[in-house]
Amino acid sequence: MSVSVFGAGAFGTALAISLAQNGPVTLWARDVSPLENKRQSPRLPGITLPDQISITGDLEQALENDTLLFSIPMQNLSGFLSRINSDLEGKALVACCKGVDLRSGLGPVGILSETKPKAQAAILTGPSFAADIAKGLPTALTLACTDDAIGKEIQHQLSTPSLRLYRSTDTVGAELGGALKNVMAIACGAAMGAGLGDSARAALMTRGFAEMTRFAASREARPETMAGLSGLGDLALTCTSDLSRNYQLGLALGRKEAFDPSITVEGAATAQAMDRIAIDTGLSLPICHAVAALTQGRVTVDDVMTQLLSRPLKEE
Ligand SMILES: NC(=O)c1ccc[n+]([C@@H]2O[C@H](COP(=O)([O-])OP(=O)(O)OC[C@H]3O[C@@H](n4cnc5c(N)ncnc54)[C@H](O)[C@@H]3O)[C@@H](O)[C@H]2O)c1
Ligand SMILES: O=P(O)(O)OC[C@H](O)CO
Repeated sequence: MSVSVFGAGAFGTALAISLAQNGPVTLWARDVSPLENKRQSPRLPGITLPDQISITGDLEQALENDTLLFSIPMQNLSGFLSRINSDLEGKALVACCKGVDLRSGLGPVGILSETKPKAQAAILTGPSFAADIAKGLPTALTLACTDDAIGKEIQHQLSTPSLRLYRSTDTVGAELGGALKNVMAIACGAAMGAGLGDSARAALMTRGFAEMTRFAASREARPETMAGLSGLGDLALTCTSDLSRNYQLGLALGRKEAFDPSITVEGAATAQAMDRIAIDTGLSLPICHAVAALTQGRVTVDDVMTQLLSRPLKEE
């Protein structure tokens, strides 16, 4: 089976580099010139693309392969797919992005399934920094696909000597874990940036996990998915590492510093999407609500902490 990766940012390029250990890979980019000139992605400086990777800006050519990985930021995924005229029947479409679409309230698998219903949608998600994958450092991810036989094929196709994929059929849980952990990472970064301490971060991670699990249950996701790589695993990485862009945005907010808006930070839009869902459904998602308000500049970190700490006392 042949593979294409769409989106030559940090993650798409890193996946292509890892997959090139297994055979030829097509990497589609919106702008091919920096990749062709230097054989490097501007988002992964210093890492040279192996010869097994063919770079193209030709969408039709890249769509010829059997397994198509989409590493386009969440809020642009739907628009990108609408440029593809074919129904992609018989192909495996693997979402490699994390978030909830603001317009539809859908996650990446939901967007793929709705836009291309004749193809098989799946998701690759879990704790992983692009630079680690590109350097061949050991990484474990979740590959979720509702059709387990196809999931098994994709799992084997996309596993490499340094990238170990665990399989699941719970696409809903897998996409929610990846989306919501980014919101919690912004909250943890904000707490740390404001000097609230490690105990506050541990509380936010734990209550954030409770919020993730509660929402996932309302969508009939499996609790063990939330406790796996795509949920707890990614929450642990993103809420504790300075390398996370979501955590970095939180740090900047907590320190009242500016943040470069060109950096991909999926958790900000996802917090807004989740806040809308909470209002529509009546579900209690206090940390998503707080992060939505904080990232839109409607409240300060001090306001958020006062709000969270003054809520009625309850059972754990
Ligand atoms: N960077 C990581 O460590 C990492 C790890 C795991 C998952 N992810 C996920 O991967 C996804 C992509 O993140 P990234 O780190 O690669 O971001 P990035 O900012 O490095 O790259 C995004 C890429 O998407 C392209 N792009 C943006 N809008 C597009 C559009 N409308 N059409 C076509 N191409 C478009 C950009 O040109 C760029 O190449 C995110 O959902 C992120 O959460 C990232
Ligand atoms: O840099 P972030 O915050 O987008 O996190 C990257 C990955 O999602 C970590 O698993």
